[in-house]
Amino acid sequence: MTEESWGQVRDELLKSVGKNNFSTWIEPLKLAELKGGIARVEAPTKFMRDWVSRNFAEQIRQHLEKAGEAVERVEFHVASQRTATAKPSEPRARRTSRGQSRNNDDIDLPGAPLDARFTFDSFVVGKPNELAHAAARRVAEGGPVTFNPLFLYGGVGLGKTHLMHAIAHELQARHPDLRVLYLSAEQFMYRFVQALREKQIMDFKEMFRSVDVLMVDDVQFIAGKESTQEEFFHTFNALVDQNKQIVISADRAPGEIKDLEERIKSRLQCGLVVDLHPTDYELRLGILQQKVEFYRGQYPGLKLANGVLEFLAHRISTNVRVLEGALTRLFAFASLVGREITLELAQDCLSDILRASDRKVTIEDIQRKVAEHYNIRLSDMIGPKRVRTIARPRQVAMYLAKTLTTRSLPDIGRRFGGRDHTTIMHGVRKVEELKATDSQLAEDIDLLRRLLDR
Ligand SMILES: Nc1ncnc2c1ncn2[C@@H]1O[C@H](COP(=O)(O)OP(=O)(O)OP(=O)(O)O)[C@@H](O)[C@H]1O
Repeated sequence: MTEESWGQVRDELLKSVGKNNFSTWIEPLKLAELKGGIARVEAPTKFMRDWVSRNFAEQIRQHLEKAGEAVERVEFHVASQRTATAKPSEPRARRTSRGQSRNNDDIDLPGAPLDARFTFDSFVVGKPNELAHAAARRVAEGGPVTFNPLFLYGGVGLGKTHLMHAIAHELQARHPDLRVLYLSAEQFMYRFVQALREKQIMDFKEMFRSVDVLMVDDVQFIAGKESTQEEFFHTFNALVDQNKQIVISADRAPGEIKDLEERIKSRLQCGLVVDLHPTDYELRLGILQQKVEFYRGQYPGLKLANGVLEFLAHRISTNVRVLEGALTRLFAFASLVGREITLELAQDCLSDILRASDRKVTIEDIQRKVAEHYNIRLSDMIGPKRVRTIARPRQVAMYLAKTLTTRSLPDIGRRFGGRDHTTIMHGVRKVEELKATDSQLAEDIDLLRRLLDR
């Protein structure tokens, strides 16, 4: 099948699935092969592959048939490494390890695929993420580098990856000549190990130093991996020296990443460090309202009763991924049974998610339970007393707050009478150490954990 006829199929799909669906789901697809009645279609991500395969497979097959191809089955695969890069318009000459002259645009960037849905347009801004969003927007303008690196951190599913992809999309749209490389820290390590194995370390170094913007997601992954850290450190320094923008994300602040070399921590802290706070009710509601727009397109005619979104925003206060999952399930279920989405339906169909969210422990619960257990006053938990009979239970509560909630150390510090995050870190470490030798303390913690985590 020629490019031209795949083009015809796409034109037909544009008509049948609508502009929004087309640009989100169909446009990024590539027809890789058509042989023996099987069409092999490539999608840029696993998520898109699954979605397209579930929702558009039959339509694609039919349009292929209409275009004159005998197609029995359409198979979807994840494309092998599309990079998040565009070619520079004026390539600069560089020297390779072998001494030949080579252009930057000859150097293949091993970036991870970008999710087409993760754009600034689809990112809902609220109090908890407004600073992170503003910083990301600034970097995405692609002007002179004002802070380097931009370090985004926050708990699971709060939008770090979404913001990073949005930066990359925007940079590509505004400055197609920039070489933007986005990848996870795990992929960085994998590439590094591969380069070592294949004795191509100079090529690896050259490739990473040839980018204009480097974005590394989930950097906590390289903690404790010595040689990868070392290489990352050098790459980082080389790019900063050339005034190239770096964007990093992690699940916690640089200073809190265990087993990360001090010099890397301090380098990471040099730019702008911003956190994505846990969502609040308004933000969750905003996100739900935005996603509902999308689902209305997917399931036309499905009715949504008043108050359902408010109920979900109120009851599901964990991460956004869980919130999205709940909505996806709700719409899919309602469309299967052909019923309006009401509060009852939501309670029925999401009972497991709602139950899990109910179990969320707050720092206040922890302080109360620990105070009760050790028979001390709740006010002493946050007060200044340093006698051991009070300081130890307080440290136990700090430890439980760190392990049972997703709160950051500074946040925990604030709730313990405005203590510094280093005090909390010290308390957490102390309890970790003592637990190993003091069986009574270990038992206490076990019991408290069970009481709290019900
Ligand atoms: N403010 C937001 N507006 C719209 N969607 C959001 C927002 N925050 C998060 N999401 C959505 O929630 C999901 C999880 O977000 P994302 O993958 O970016 O989280 P993360 O912080 O990188 O999590 P992890 O730590 O697990 O890597 C994505 O589908 C993302 O689009």
